[in-house]
Amino acid sequence: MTRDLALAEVRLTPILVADPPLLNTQGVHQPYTPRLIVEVVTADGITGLGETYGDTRYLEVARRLADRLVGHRVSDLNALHALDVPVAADGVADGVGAGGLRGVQNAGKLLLSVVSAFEVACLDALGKALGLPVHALLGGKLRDSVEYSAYLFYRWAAHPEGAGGERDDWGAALDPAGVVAQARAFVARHGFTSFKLKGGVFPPDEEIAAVRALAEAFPGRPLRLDPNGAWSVATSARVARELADVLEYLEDPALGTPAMAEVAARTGVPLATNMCVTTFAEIEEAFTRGAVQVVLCDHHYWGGLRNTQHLAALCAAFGVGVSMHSNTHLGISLAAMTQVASTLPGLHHACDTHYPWQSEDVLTERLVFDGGRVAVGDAPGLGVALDRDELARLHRRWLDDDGALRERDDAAAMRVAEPGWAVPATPRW
Ligand SMILES: O=C([O-])C(=O)C[C@H](O)[C@@H](O)C(=O)[O-]
Ligand SMILES: [Mg+2]
Repeated sequence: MTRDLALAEVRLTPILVADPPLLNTQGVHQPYTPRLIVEVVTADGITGLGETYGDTRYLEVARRLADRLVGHRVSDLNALHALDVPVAADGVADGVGAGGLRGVQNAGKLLLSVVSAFEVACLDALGKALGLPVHALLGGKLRDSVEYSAYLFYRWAAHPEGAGGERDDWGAALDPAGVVAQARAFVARHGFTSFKLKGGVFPPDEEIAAVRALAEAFPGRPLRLDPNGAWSVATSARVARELADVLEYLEDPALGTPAMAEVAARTGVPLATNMCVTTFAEIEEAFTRGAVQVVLCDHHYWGGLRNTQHLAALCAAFGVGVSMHSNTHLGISLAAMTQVASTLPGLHHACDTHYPWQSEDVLTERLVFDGGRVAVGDAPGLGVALDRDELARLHRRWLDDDGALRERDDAAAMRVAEPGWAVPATPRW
């Protein structure tokens, strides 16, 4: 039977999802974070799902793209990158964004961050039309499950008085004992066997002590520390020296390729990044200077699952390793991350995911971690189904918001607790 794969409808649903008070170098996560759910519907009535950042600037570009997509065939993935969509550059200054900590912010990357959700949705629909999982459309899986690491955060037990939000049972983690207790909870709940600590929150010696405590509690397990560029070259080199025997890699200790290159020259600890190499244009300088040994791919801002494969191929050509970055995300993205991760030959590190921190999802069935791994589904498309009631409830929350939470702003969330807070200048230490 020949199917009509042309898109008849594109639906965009911005939502606010509950997010715990996770601390990073810029501030703290808001009680709710914006995400955008994309649905593409073919003329035959097949629906494909995608997910990306939900802040207004992404939503505006998504609306413009959605208008162009009606009539577009879900199999025309290359053409998604050729759509002529104007992207306003205002509010997208070069430099690290106020939320998200994922490197340079420019119009091209903004567009890719939106195109990625449409690409995933088209692949989901195409897979459903053909009766094939997304990984088959990407050339086929190389592994039956994908390993994730426990993404540890310093955090408060609850959002500050007056900020609202949902309570959870993780408790506070503000010192080495708290970090180890959180890691134990990750193991008990999801079976993770590798750990990443989000740093840049406390002075480096406190974070060194936390990583040491993890190494003692989980001997031999892969450990990572990521201060999001909060340290000077000298501090980065010192931390690398002090933790050299226990770190799998050190992630973005210092900000930008020149500083990372200097740190790399002073340590044998591999440096990873989701801040200085986040676009194809940044690869040449960083790789030729030896600034990074591992790049964290992320299909959202690299422009989709196929661009993620292109990135991995480039990394392989330069002998650079691949891992995976995440920002607060839901199950549609976790399914997409898992599908593409299963196809990457050079993926030798457990992927990051924020999913265990998300108590809410728009899927009828949550994805599960077994031994810290997510099974690579063989059901058609992404193999997930939308819970329309939950989508409507989270969209209602977005509609009811006065606009304050529709942009991720970790510094603004921090000011609820500390009114004088401003994003610290870097290097902070
Ligand atoms: O690896 C990273 O840099 C991240 O995951 C960035 C995120 O924005 C993280 O810092 C967070 O969720 O606060
Ligand atoms: Mg990082």
